[in-house]
Amino acid sequence: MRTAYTSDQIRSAELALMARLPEGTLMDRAATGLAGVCAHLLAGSRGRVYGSRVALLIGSGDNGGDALYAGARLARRGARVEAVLAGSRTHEGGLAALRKAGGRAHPYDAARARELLADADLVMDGLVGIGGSGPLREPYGTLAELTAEAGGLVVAVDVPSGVDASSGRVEGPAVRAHLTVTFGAYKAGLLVDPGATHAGAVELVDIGLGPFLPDPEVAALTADDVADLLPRPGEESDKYRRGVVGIAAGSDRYTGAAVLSVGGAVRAGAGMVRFASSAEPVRLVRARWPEAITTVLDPSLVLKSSLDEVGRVQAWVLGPGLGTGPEAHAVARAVLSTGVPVLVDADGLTLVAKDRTLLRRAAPTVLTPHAGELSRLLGVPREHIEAGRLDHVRRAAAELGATVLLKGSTTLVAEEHRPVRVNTTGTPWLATGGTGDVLSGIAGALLAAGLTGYDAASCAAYVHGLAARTAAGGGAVGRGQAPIAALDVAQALPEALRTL
Ligand SMILES: NC(=O)C1=CN([C@@H]2O[C@H](COP(=O)(O)OP(=O)(O)OC[C@H]3O[C@@H](n4cnc5c(N)ncnc54)[C@H](O)[C@@H]3O)[C@@H](O)[C@H]2O)[C@@H](O)CC1
Ligand SMILES: [K+]
Repeated sequence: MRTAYTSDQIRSAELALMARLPEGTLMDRAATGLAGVCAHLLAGSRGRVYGSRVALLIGSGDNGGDALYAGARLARRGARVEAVLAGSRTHEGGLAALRKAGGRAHPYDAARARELLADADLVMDGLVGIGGSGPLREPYGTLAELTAEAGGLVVAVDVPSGVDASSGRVEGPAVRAHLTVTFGAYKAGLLVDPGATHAGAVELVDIGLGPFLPDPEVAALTADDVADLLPRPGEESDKYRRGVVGIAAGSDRYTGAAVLSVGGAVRAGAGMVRFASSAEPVRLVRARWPEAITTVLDPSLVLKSSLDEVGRVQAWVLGPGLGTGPEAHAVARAVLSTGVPVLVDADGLTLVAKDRTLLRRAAPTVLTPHAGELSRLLGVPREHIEAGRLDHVRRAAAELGATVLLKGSTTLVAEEHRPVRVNTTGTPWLATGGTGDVLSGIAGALLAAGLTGYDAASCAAYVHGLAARTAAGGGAVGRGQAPIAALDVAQALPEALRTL
Protein backbone atom coordinates (compact mmCIF):
# COMPACT_ATOMS: atom_id res chain seq x y z
CA MET A 1 0.00 0.00 0.00
CA ARG A 2 1.32 3.40 -0.91
CA THR A 3 0.23 5.89 1.75
CA ALA A 4 0.02 9.69 1.56
CA TYR A 5 -0.42 12.47 4.07
CA THR A 6 -1.44 16.09 4.52
CA SER A 7 1.13 18.84 5.11
CA ASP A 8 0.13 19.07 8.77
CA GLN A 9 0.64 15.35 9.28
CA ILE A 10 4.09 15.52 7.67
CA ARG A 11 5.04 18.58 9.66
CA SER A 12 4.13 16.95 13.00
CA ALA A 13 6.10 13.83 12.08
CA GLU A 14 9.08 15.98 11.07
CA LEU A 15 8.98 17.85 14.38
CA ALA A 16 8.93 14.60 16.33
CA LEU A 17 11.84 13.22 14.35
CA MET A 18 13.84 16.46 14.41
CA ALA A 19 13.68 16.56 18.21
CA ARG A 20 15.77 13.38 18.21
CA LEU A 21 18.40 14.46 15.69
CA PRO A 22 21.14 17.09 15.47
CA GLU A 23 19.98 20.29 13.77
CA GLY A 24 20.14 20.24 9.99
CA THR A 25 20.12 16.45 9.71
CA LEU A 26 16.78 16.26 7.92
CA MET A 27 17.56 18.95 5.42
CA ASP A 28 20.88 17.29 4.77
CA ARG A 29 19.14 13.95 4.11
CA ALA A 30 16.60 15.65 1.85
CA ALA A 31 19.22 17.59 -0.12
CA THR A 32 21.47 14.55 -0.50
CA GLY A 33 18.59 12.50 -1.90
CA LEU A 34 17.48 15.33 -4.18
CA ALA A 35 20.99 15.90 -5.54
CA GLY A 36 21.38 12.16 -6.17
CA VAL A 37 18.20 11.98 -8.23
CA CYS A 38 19.16 15.10 -10.22
CA ALA A 39 22.67 13.79 -10.86
CA HIS A 40 21.16 10.56 -12.15
CA LEU A 41 18.84 12.49 -14.46
CA LEU A 42 21.68 14.65 -15.78
CA ALA A 43 23.84 11.59 -16.36
CA GLY A 44 20.95 10.10 -18.32
CA SER A 45 20.16 13.16 -20.43
CA ARG A 46 23.64 14.68 -20.89
CA GLY A 47 25.96 11.78 -20.22
CA ARG A 48 27.47 13.42 -17.11
CA VAL A 49 26.93 15.97 -14.37
CA TYR A 50 30.18 17.84 -15.06
CA GLY A 51 29.51 20.86 -17.29
CA SER A 52 25.72 20.56 -17.19
CA ARG A 53 23.63 23.65 -16.54
CA VAL A 54 21.31 23.69 -13.56
CA ALA A 55 18.89 26.51 -12.67
CA LEU A 56 17.46 26.78 -9.15
CA LEU A 57 14.25 28.65 -8.38
CA ILE A 58 14.54 29.62 -4.74
CA GLY A 59 11.73 30.75 -2.46
CA SER A 60 12.02 32.12 1.05
CA GLY A 61 11.48 28.92 3.05
CA ASP A 62 13.17 25.62 3.71
CA ASN A 63 12.00 24.32 0.34
CA GLY A 64 14.45 26.81 -1.16
CA GLY A 65 17.03 25.62 1.37
CA ASP A 66 16.75 22.06 0.11
CA ALA A 67 17.27 23.22 -3.46
CA LEU A 68 20.29 25.35 -2.52
CA TYR A 69 22.04 22.53 -0.66
CA ALA A 70 21.28 20.10 -3.49
CA GLY A 71 22.54 22.68 -6.00
CA ALA A 72 25.76 22.98 -3.97
CA ARG A 73 26.27 19.23 -4.24
CA LEU A 74 25.82 19.34 -8.02
CA ALA A 75 28.17 22.34 -8.25
CA ARG A 76 30.83 20.35 -6.40
CA ARG A 77 30.50 17.72 -9.13
CA GLY A 78 31.20 20.32 -11.78
CA ALA A 79 27.69 21.45 -12.77
CA ARG A 80 27.19 25.12 -13.59
CA VAL A 81 24.54 26.02 -11.04
CA GLU A 82 22.71 29.37 -11.01
CA ALA A 83 20.02 30.29 -8.55
CA VAL A 84 17.19 32.80 -8.95
CA LEU A 85 16.40 34.23 -5.51
CA ALA A 86 12.69 34.98 -5.66
CA GLY A 87 11.75 35.32 -2.00
CA SER A 88 11.91 38.25 0.42
CA ARG A 89 14.63 36.28 2.22
CA THR A 90 16.80 33.30 1.39
CA HIS A 91 17.92 30.28 3.44
CA GLU A 92 21.30 31.54 4.65
CA GLY A 93 23.07 28.23 5.15
CA GLY A 94 21.94 26.95 1.77
CA LEU A 95 23.02 30.10 -0.03
CA ALA A 96 26.42 30.06 1.63
CA ALA A 97 26.87 26.39 0.70
CA LEU A 98 25.99 27.07 -2.93
CA ARG A 99 28.41 30.00 -3.19
CA LYS A 100 31.18 28.03 -1.50
CA ALA A 101 30.73 25.24 -4.03
CA GLY A 102 31.12 27.69 -6.92
CA GLY A 103 27.41 28.20 -7.72
CA ARG A 104 26.03 31.65 -8.43
CA ALA A 105 22.92 33.41 -7.14
CA HIS A 106 20.99 36.31 -8.68
CA PRO A 107 18.15 38.44 -7.42
CA TYR A 108 14.95 37.85 -9.39
CA ASP A 109 14.72 39.50 -12.79
CA ALA A 110 12.14 38.19 -15.25
CA ALA A 111 14.25 38.49 -18.43
CA ARG A 112 17.30 36.94 -16.78
CA ALA A 113 15.21 34.14 -15.28
CA ARG A 114 13.69 33.33 -18.68
CA GLU A 115 17.18 33.02 -20.22
CA LEU A 116 18.47 30.86 -17.40
CA LEU A 117 15.50 28.52 -17.63
CA ALA A 118 15.70 28.23 -21.39
CA ASP A 119 19.41 27.32 -21.22
CA ALA A 120 19.24 24.92 -18.28
CA ASP A 121 19.52 21.15 -18.66
CA LEU A 122 17.67 20.85 -15.39
CA VAL A 123 15.49 23.27 -13.41
CA MET A 124 14.92 22.69 -9.70
CA ASP A 125 11.72 24.20 -8.36
CA GLY A 126 12.41 25.21 -4.77
CA LEU A 127 9.85 28.04 -4.56
CA VAL A 128 7.44 26.55 -2.01
CA GLY A 129 6.90 23.12 -0.51
CA ILE A 130 4.54 22.02 2.24
CA GLY A 131 4.61 25.56 3.67
CA GLY A 132 2.78 26.95 0.63
CA SER A 133 -0.78 28.19 0.91
CA GLY A 134 -3.17 29.73 -1.61
CA PRO A 135 -2.32 30.79 -5.17
CA LEU A 136 1.34 31.60 -5.83
CA ARG A 137 2.19 35.23 -5.18
CA GLU A 138 4.49 37.19 -7.48
CA PRO A 139 7.11 36.69 -8.69
CA TYR A 140 6.59 32.98 -7.94
CA GLY A 141 3.57 32.79 -10.28
CA THR A 142 5.57 34.17 -13.20
CA LEU A 143 8.46 31.82 -12.48
CA ALA A 144 6.11 28.84 -12.32
CA GLU A 145 4.74 29.81 -15.72
CA LEU A 146 8.26 30.26 -17.12
CA THR A 147 9.12 26.68 -16.24
CA ALA A 148 6.73 25.67 -19.05
CA GLU A 149 9.29 27.19 -21.47
CA ALA A 150 12.26 25.49 -19.82
CA GLY A 151 14.47 23.68 -22.29
CA GLY A 152 15.42 20.85 -19.95
CA LEU A 153 13.93 18.69 -17.24
CA VAL A 154 11.89 20.28 -14.48
CA VAL A 155 12.30 18.71 -11.04
CA ALA A 156 9.97 19.84 -8.27
CA VAL A 157 11.41 19.86 -4.77
CA ASP A 158 9.01 18.08 -2.39
CA VAL A 159 5.87 19.45 -4.14
CA PRO A 160 5.42 21.35 -7.43
CA SER A 161 5.01 24.99 -6.38
CA GLY A 162 1.40 26.11 -6.78
CA VAL A 163 0.00 22.67 -5.97
CA ASP A 164 -1.63 22.32 -2.55
CA ALA A 165 0.34 19.51 -0.95
CA SER A 166 -2.59 18.24 1.11
CA SER A 167 -5.31 18.15 -1.50
CA GLY A 168 -3.82 18.43 -4.99
CA ARG A 169 -5.75 21.66 -5.55
CA VAL A 170 -4.28 24.11 -8.05
CA GLU A 171 -5.46 27.72 -7.97
CA GLY A 172 -3.54 29.82 -10.48
CA PRO A 173 -0.11 29.20 -11.97
CA ALA A 174 1.71 26.05 -10.86
CA VAL A 175 4.90 24.28 -11.86
CA ARG A 176 4.48 21.28 -14.14
CA ALA A 177 7.32 18.96 -13.32
CA HIS A 178 8.72 15.94 -15.12
CA LEU A 179 9.62 14.54 -11.73
CA THR A 180 8.90 15.45 -8.13
CA VAL A 181 11.37 14.40 -5.47
CA THR A 182 9.40 14.25 -2.26
CA PHE A 183 10.78 13.83 1.25
CA GLY A 184 9.78 11.50 4.06
CA ALA A 185 6.39 10.42 2.74
CA TYR A 186 4.05 11.01 -0.18
CA LYS A 187 1.92 14.12 0.10
CA ALA A 188 -1.73 13.45 -0.74
CA GLY A 189 -1.70 16.24 -3.34
CA LEU A 190 0.93 14.38 -5.37
CA LEU A 191 -1.41 11.45 -5.98
CA VAL A 192 -4.64 13.34 -6.67
CA ASP A 193 -5.38 15.46 -9.73
CA PRO A 194 -4.80 18.16 -10.71
CA GLY A 195 -1.74 17.94 -8.44
CA ALA A 196 -0.78 14.48 -9.67
CA THR A 197 -0.51 15.65 -13.28
CA HIS A 198 1.66 18.61 -12.22
CA ALA A 199 3.94 16.32 -10.19
CA GLY A 200 4.85 13.99 -13.06
CA ALA A 201 6.69 10.91 -11.82
CA VAL A 202 7.20 10.97 -8.05
CA GLU A 203 10.33 9.74 -6.31
CA LEU A 204 10.34 9.32 -2.56
CA VAL A 205 13.48 10.10 -0.56
CA ASP A 206 13.46 8.42 2.85
CA ILE A 207 14.47 10.79 5.63
CA GLY A 208 13.39 8.50 8.47
CA LEU A 209 9.84 9.82 9.08
CA GLY A 210 8.23 6.36 8.93
CA PRO A 211 7.82 5.66 12.69
CA PHE A 212 6.33 9.10 13.30
CA LEU A 213 3.63 9.06 10.63
CA PRO A 214 -0.04 8.82 11.70
CA ASP A 215 -2.81 6.99 9.78
CA PRO A 216 -2.72 8.19 6.19
CA GLU A 217 -5.32 10.48 4.61
CA VAL A 218 -4.88 8.86 1.21
CA ALA A 219 -3.75 5.41 0.11
CA ALA A 220 -3.12 3.70 -3.21
CA LEU A 221 -3.44 -0.04 -3.68
CA THR A 222 -0.51 -1.82 -5.28
CA ALA A 223 -0.76 -4.85 -7.57
CA ASP A 224 0.01 -7.11 -4.58
CA ASP A 225 -2.74 -5.52 -2.48
CA VAL A 226 -5.26 -6.04 -5.28
CA ALA A 227 -4.11 -9.62 -5.86
CA ASP A 228 -4.66 -10.32 -2.15
CA LEU A 229 -8.14 -8.79 -2.15
CA LEU A 230 -9.48 -10.34 -5.36
CA PRO A 231 -11.61 -13.43 -4.79
CA ARG A 232 -10.29 -16.72 -6.18
CA PRO A 233 -12.50 -19.78 -6.40
CA GLY A 234 -11.66 -22.66 -4.06
CA GLU A 235 -12.24 -26.41 -4.48
CA GLU A 236 -15.75 -26.27 -3.15
CA SER A 237 -16.82 -23.08 -4.96
CA ASP A 238 -19.89 -23.16 -7.15
CA LYS A 239 -21.44 -20.40 -9.18
CA TYR A 240 -23.67 -19.28 -6.30
CA ARG A 241 -20.85 -19.11 -3.79
CA ARG A 242 -18.67 -17.18 -6.23
CA GLY A 243 -21.35 -14.48 -6.30
CA VAL A 244 -24.49 -13.80 -8.26
CA VAL A 245 -24.77 -10.22 -9.43
CA GLY A 246 -28.03 -8.68 -10.59
CA ILE A 247 -27.82 -5.96 -13.20
CA ALA A 248 -30.75 -3.59 -13.71
CA ALA A 249 -29.64 -1.54 -16.68
CA GLY A 250 -30.61 -0.50 -20.19
CA SER A 251 -33.88 0.61 -21.68
CA ASP A 252 -35.42 0.40 -25.12
CA ARG A 253 -33.73 3.71 -25.88
CA TYR A 254 -30.28 2.94 -24.40
CA THR A 255 -29.24 -0.64 -24.96
CA GLY A 256 -25.43 -0.57 -25.24
CA ALA A 257 -24.74 0.33 -21.61
CA ALA A 258 -26.46 -2.87 -20.51
CA VAL A 259 -24.34 -5.03 -22.81
CA LEU A 260 -21.16 -3.38 -21.51
CA SER A 261 -22.09 -3.61 -17.84
CA VAL A 262 -22.95 -7.30 -18.18
CA GLY A 263 -19.67 -7.81 -20.06
CA GLY A 264 -17.70 -6.23 -17.21
CA ALA A 265 -19.38 -8.53 -14.68
CA VAL A 266 -18.97 -11.71 -16.76
CA ARG A 267 -15.30 -11.03 -17.49
CA ALA A 268 -14.49 -9.96 -13.92
CA GLY A 269 -15.46 -13.41 -12.69
CA ALA A 270 -19.05 -13.24 -11.47
CA GLY A 271 -20.39 -16.72 -10.64
CA MET A 272 -23.56 -15.74 -12.40
CA VAL A 273 -25.07 -12.60 -13.88
CA ARG A 274 -28.82 -12.06 -13.66
CA PHE A 275 -29.87 -9.31 -16.05
CA ALA A 276 -33.22 -7.59 -15.69
CA SER A 277 -34.55 -4.99 -18.10
CA SER A 278 -37.06 -4.32 -20.86
CA ALA A 279 -37.34 -6.50 -23.95
CA GLU A 280 -34.80 -4.93 -26.34
CA PRO A 281 -31.79 -4.76 -24.00
CA VAL A 282 -32.60 -8.29 -22.85
CA ARG A 283 -32.52 -9.47 -26.47
CA LEU A 284 -29.15 -7.80 -27.08
CA VAL A 285 -27.56 -9.02 -23.84
CA ARG A 286 -28.66 -12.59 -24.63
CA ALA A 287 -27.12 -12.32 -28.08
CA ARG A 288 -23.78 -10.95 -26.78
CA TRP A 289 -23.48 -12.71 -23.40
CA PRO A 290 -25.28 -16.05 -23.47
CA GLU A 291 -23.85 -16.67 -19.97
CA ALA A 292 -26.29 -14.16 -18.45
CA ILE A 293 -29.68 -15.25 -17.12
CA THR A 294 -32.17 -12.67 -18.29
CA THR A 295 -35.57 -11.48 -17.15
CA VAL A 296 -37.85 -9.09 -18.99
CA LEU A 297 -39.15 -6.92 -16.19
CA ASP A 298 -42.89 -6.61 -15.96
CA PRO A 299 -43.50 -2.92 -15.17
CA SER A 300 -46.52 -3.74 -12.99
CA LEU A 301 -44.39 -5.98 -10.75
CA VAL A 302 -41.67 -3.38 -10.53
CA LEU A 303 -44.23 -0.78 -9.52
CA LYS A 304 -45.12 -3.07 -6.65
CA SER A 305 -41.38 -3.04 -5.79
CA SER A 306 -41.05 -6.75 -6.44
CA LEU A 307 -38.00 -8.19 -8.11
CA ASP A 308 -38.78 -11.77 -7.04
CA GLU A 309 -39.09 -12.92 -10.66
CA VAL A 310 -35.37 -12.15 -11.17
CA GLY A 311 -34.16 -14.68 -8.59
CA ARG A 312 -31.68 -14.33 -5.73
CA VAL A 313 -28.61 -12.12 -6.08
CA GLN A 314 -25.85 -11.12 -3.68
CA ALA A 315 -25.46 -7.60 -5.08
CA TRP A 316 -27.07 -5.32 -7.65
CA VAL A 317 -25.75 -2.93 -10.27
CA LEU A 318 -28.32 -0.25 -10.97
CA GLY A 319 -28.39 2.43 -13.60
CA PRO A 320 -26.37 2.23 -16.83
CA GLY A 321 -28.72 3.23 -19.66
CA LEU A 322 -31.74 2.79 -17.38
CA GLY A 323 -33.38 6.11 -18.27
CA THR A 324 -34.73 8.55 -15.71
CA GLY A 325 -38.52 8.34 -16.19
CA PRO A 326 -41.16 6.95 -13.80
CA GLU A 327 -40.50 3.31 -14.73
CA ALA A 328 -36.75 3.72 -14.17
CA HIS A 329 -37.54 5.33 -10.83
CA ALA A 330 -39.67 2.33 -9.89
CA VAL A 331 -36.84 -0.05 -10.82
CA ALA A 332 -34.43 2.04 -8.73
CA ARG A 333 -36.79 1.96 -5.74
CA ALA A 334 -37.23 -1.82 -6.07
CA VAL A 335 -33.49 -2.48 -6.31
CA LEU A 336 -32.54 -0.09 -3.52
CA SER A 337 -35.15 -1.51 -1.17
CA THR A 338 -33.45 -4.93 -1.27
CA GLY A 339 -31.18 -5.90 1.59
CA VAL A 340 -28.08 -6.55 -0.56
CA PRO A 341 -25.26 -4.16 -1.57
CA VAL A 342 -26.16 -1.98 -4.55
CA LEU A 343 -23.85 -0.13 -6.92
CA VAL A 344 -25.54 2.92 -8.45
CA ASP A 345 -24.17 4.34 -11.68
CA ALA A 346 -25.14 6.69 -14.54
CA ASP A 347 -28.93 7.18 -14.79
CA GLY A 348 -29.25 5.59 -11.37
CA LEU A 349 -27.23 8.53 -10.02
CA THR A 350 -29.52 11.03 -11.71
CA LEU A 351 -32.47 9.29 -10.06
CA VAL A 352 -30.95 9.38 -6.58
CA ALA A 353 -29.85 13.01 -7.07
CA LYS A 354 -33.53 13.89 -7.65
CA ASP A 355 -34.83 11.63 -4.89
CA ARG A 356 -32.37 11.19 -2.04
CA THR A 357 -34.89 9.08 -0.11
CA LEU A 358 -33.84 6.21 -2.40
CA LEU A 359 -30.54 6.11 -0.49
CA ARG A 360 -32.18 5.47 2.89
CA ARG A 361 -31.24 1.85 3.28
CA ALA A 362 -29.34 -0.38 5.67
CA ALA A 363 -27.26 -2.42 3.20
CA PRO A 364 -24.09 -0.93 1.66
CA THR A 365 -24.41 1.42 -1.31
CA VAL A 366 -21.64 2.28 -3.75
CA LEU A 367 -22.05 5.35 -5.97
CA THR A 368 -19.82 5.75 -9.03
CA PRO A 369 -20.21 9.31 -10.34
CA HIS A 370 -18.00 11.34 -12.64
CA ALA A 371 -17.51 15.01 -11.74
CA GLY A 372 -20.71 16.11 -13.53
CA GLU A 373 -22.81 13.50 -11.75
CA LEU A 374 -21.25 14.35 -8.39
CA SER A 375 -22.00 17.99 -9.07
CA ARG A 376 -25.71 17.08 -9.35
CA LEU A 377 -25.57 14.86 -6.27
CA LEU A 378 -23.99 17.55 -4.10
CA GLY A 379 -25.45 20.64 -5.77
CA VAL A 380 -21.92 22.02 -6.28
CA PRO A 381 -20.63 23.45 -9.62
CA ARG A 382 -18.64 20.94 -11.63
CA GLU A 383 -15.54 23.18 -11.74
CA HIS A 384 -15.40 23.16 -7.94
CA ILE A 385 -15.48 19.37 -7.95
CA GLU A 386 -12.69 19.18 -10.54
CA ALA A 387 -10.52 21.65 -8.61
CA GLY A 388 -11.04 19.95 -5.24
CA ARG A 389 -11.68 16.30 -6.00
CA LEU A 390 -10.37 14.98 -2.70
CA ASP A 391 -12.48 17.28 -0.54
CA HIS A 392 -15.63 16.66 -2.56
CA VAL A 393 -15.39 12.88 -2.72
CA ARG A 394 -14.93 12.85 1.07
CA ARG A 395 -17.85 15.15 1.56
CA ALA A 396 -20.05 13.02 -0.73
CA ALA A 397 -19.27 9.84 1.22
CA ALA A 398 -20.16 11.52 4.51
CA GLU A 399 -23.25 13.31 3.24
CA LEU A 400 -24.71 10.44 1.24
CA GLY A 401 -23.75 7.66 3.65
CA ALA A 402 -22.25 5.61 0.82
CA THR A 403 -18.97 4.49 -0.64
CA VAL A 404 -18.26 6.99 -3.42
CA LEU A 405 -16.02 6.26 -6.40
CA LEU A 406 -15.29 9.51 -8.24
CA LYS A 407 -14.22 8.78 -11.81
CA GLY A 408 -11.70 10.93 -13.62
CA SER A 409 -8.04 11.20 -14.48
CA THR A 410 -7.27 9.95 -10.98
CA THR A 411 -10.17 7.87 -9.73
CA LEU A 412 -10.84 8.23 -5.99
CA VAL A 413 -12.77 5.98 -3.64
CA ALA A 414 -14.04 7.45 -0.39
CA GLU A 415 -15.76 5.98 2.61
CA GLU A 416 -16.20 7.68 5.98
CA HIS A 417 -13.37 7.12 8.47
CA ARG A 418 -11.14 5.41 5.87
CA PRO A 419 -8.27 6.87 3.85
CA VAL A 420 -9.40 7.97 0.40
CA ARG A 421 -8.07 5.41 -2.06
CA VAL A 422 -6.56 6.76 -5.22
CA ASN A 423 -6.25 4.56 -8.26
CA THR A 424 -2.89 4.38 -10.00
CA THR A 425 -3.77 2.40 -13.11
CA GLY A 426 -5.66 3.63 -16.17
CA THR A 427 -4.78 5.52 -19.30
CA PRO A 428 -6.11 8.65 -20.99
CA TRP A 429 -7.48 6.27 -23.66
CA LEU A 430 -10.13 5.30 -21.11
CA ALA A 431 -11.88 8.62 -21.72
CA THR A 432 -14.32 7.11 -24.19
CA GLY A 433 -18.02 6.26 -24.07
CA GLY A 434 -19.11 3.11 -22.28
CA THR A 435 -16.00 2.41 -20.19
CA GLY A 436 -17.88 3.46 -17.05
CA ASP A 437 -20.53 0.84 -17.79
CA VAL A 438 -17.85 -1.85 -17.88
CA LEU A 439 -16.51 -0.57 -14.54
CA SER A 440 -19.97 -0.87 -12.96
CA GLY A 441 -20.13 -4.54 -13.96
CA ILE A 442 -16.66 -5.29 -12.58
CA ALA A 443 -17.42 -3.65 -9.25
CA GLY A 444 -20.81 -5.38 -9.11
CA ALA A 445 -19.19 -8.79 -9.59
CA LEU A 446 -16.73 -8.06 -6.76
CA LEU A 447 -19.51 -6.85 -4.44
CA ALA A 448 -21.45 -10.03 -5.15
CA ALA A 449 -18.32 -12.06 -4.35
CA GLY A 450 -18.40 -10.56 -0.87
CA LEU A 451 -15.87 -7.71 -1.01
CA THR A 452 -16.86 -4.61 0.97
CA GLY A 453 -18.00 -1.60 -1.04
CA TYR A 454 -14.67 0.12 -0.33
CA ASP A 455 -12.56 -2.84 -1.52
CA ALA A 456 -14.87 -3.73 -4.43
CA ALA A 457 -14.80 -0.17 -5.76
CA SER A 458 -11.06 0.30 -5.39
CA CYS A 459 -10.15 -3.13 -6.81
CA ALA A 460 -12.58 -2.60 -9.70
CA ALA A 461 -10.98 0.74 -10.53
CA TYR A 462 -7.53 -0.86 -10.45
CA VAL A 463 -8.44 -3.84 -12.62
CA HIS A 464 -10.43 -1.67 -15.04
CA GLY A 465 -7.45 0.66 -15.50
CA LEU A 466 -5.11 -2.28 -15.96
CA ALA A 467 -7.39 -3.86 -18.57
CA ALA A 468 -7.60 -0.54 -20.40
CA ARG A 469 -3.81 -0.31 -20.53
CA THR A 470 -3.62 -3.88 -21.75
CA ALA A 471 -6.21 -3.18 -24.45
CA ALA A 472 -4.44 0.01 -25.55
CA GLY A 473 -1.11 -1.78 -25.88
CA GLY A 474 0.49 -1.58 -22.43
CA GLY A 475 1.86 1.28 -20.29
CA ALA A 476 0.11 4.49 -19.28
CA VAL A 477 0.24 6.40 -22.55
CA GLY A 478 2.71 6.79 -25.39
CA ARG A 479 3.89 5.33 -28.68
CA GLY A 480 2.78 1.87 -29.63
CA GLN A 481 -0.72 2.33 -28.26
CA ALA A 482 -4.06 2.50 -29.98
CA PRO A 483 -7.46 3.91 -29.07
CA ILE A 484 -9.73 1.48 -27.28
CA ALA A 485 -13.48 0.85 -27.25
CA ALA A 486 -15.32 0.04 -24.04
CA LEU A 487 -15.91 -3.58 -25.03
CA ASP A 488 -12.13 -3.97 -25.57
CA VAL A 489 -11.68 -3.16 -21.87
CA ALA A 490 -14.09 -5.94 -20.88
CA GLN A 491 -12.37 -8.35 -23.28
CA ALA A 492 -8.92 -7.48 -21.92
CA LEU A 493 -9.92 -8.26 -18.32
CA PRO A 494 -8.74 -11.90 -18.34
CA GLU A 495 -5.28 -10.92 -19.65
CA ALA A 496 -5.02 -8.12 -17.10
CA LEU A 497 -6.21 -10.35 -14.24
CA ARG A 498 -3.65 -13.01 -15.14
CA THR A 499 -0.86 -10.52 -14.30
CA LEU A 500 -2.11 -10.12 -10.72
N1 LIG B 1 10.48 20.54 8.21
C1 LIG B 1 11.46 19.64 7.98
O1 LIG B 1 11.90 18.95 8.84
C2 LIG B 1 11.97 19.48 6.63
C3 LIG B 1 11.54 20.31 5.63
N2 LIG B 1 12.02 20.19 4.42
C4 LIG B 1 11.68 21.14 3.38
O2 LIG B 1 11.05 22.27 3.90
C5 LIG B 1 9.85 22.52 3.22
C6 LIG B 1 8.94 23.26 4.10
O3 LIG B 1 9.62 24.44 4.45
P1 LIG B 1 8.90 25.71 5.04
O4 LIG B 1 8.07 25.33 6.17
O5 LIG B 1 9.95 26.71 5.27
O6 LIG B 1 7.91 26.15 3.92
P2 LIG B 1 8.13 26.35 2.36
O7 LIG B 1 9.54 26.55 2.00
O8 LIG B 1 7.38 25.28 1.69
O9 LIG B 1 7.34 27.68 2.09
C7 LIG B 1 7.18 28.69 3.07
C8 LIG B 1 7.53 30.02 2.50
O10 LIG B 1 6.77 30.25 1.32
C9 LIG B 1 5.98 31.40 1.46
N3 LIG B 1 4.71 31.13 0.80
C10 LIG B 1 3.71 30.35 1.24
N4 LIG B 1 2.70 30.31 0.35
C11 LIG B 1 3.08 31.10 -0.68
C12 LIG B 1 2.46 31.46 -1.90
N5 LIG B 1 1.25 31.02 -2.22
N6 LIG B 1 3.12 32.28 -2.74
C13 LIG B 1 4.34 32.72 -2.42
N7 LIG B 1 4.98 32.43 -1.26
C14 LIG B 1 4.36 31.60 -0.40
C15 LIG B 1 5.85 31.64 2.94
O11 LIG B 1 5.67 33.02 3.18
C16 LIG B 1 7.17 31.13 3.45
O12 LIG B 1 8.17 32.12 3.35
C17 LIG B 1 9.40 21.17 2.76
O13 LIG B 1 8.51 21.23 1.68
C18 LIG B 1 10.72 20.55 2.38
O14 LIG B 1 11.09 20.97 1.08
C19 LIG B 1 13.06 19.21 4.11
O15 LIG B 1 14.27 19.89 4.21
C20 LIG B 1 13.03 18.04 5.00
C21 LIG B 1 12.95 18.40 6.41
K1 LIG C 1 8.62 23.17 -4.79
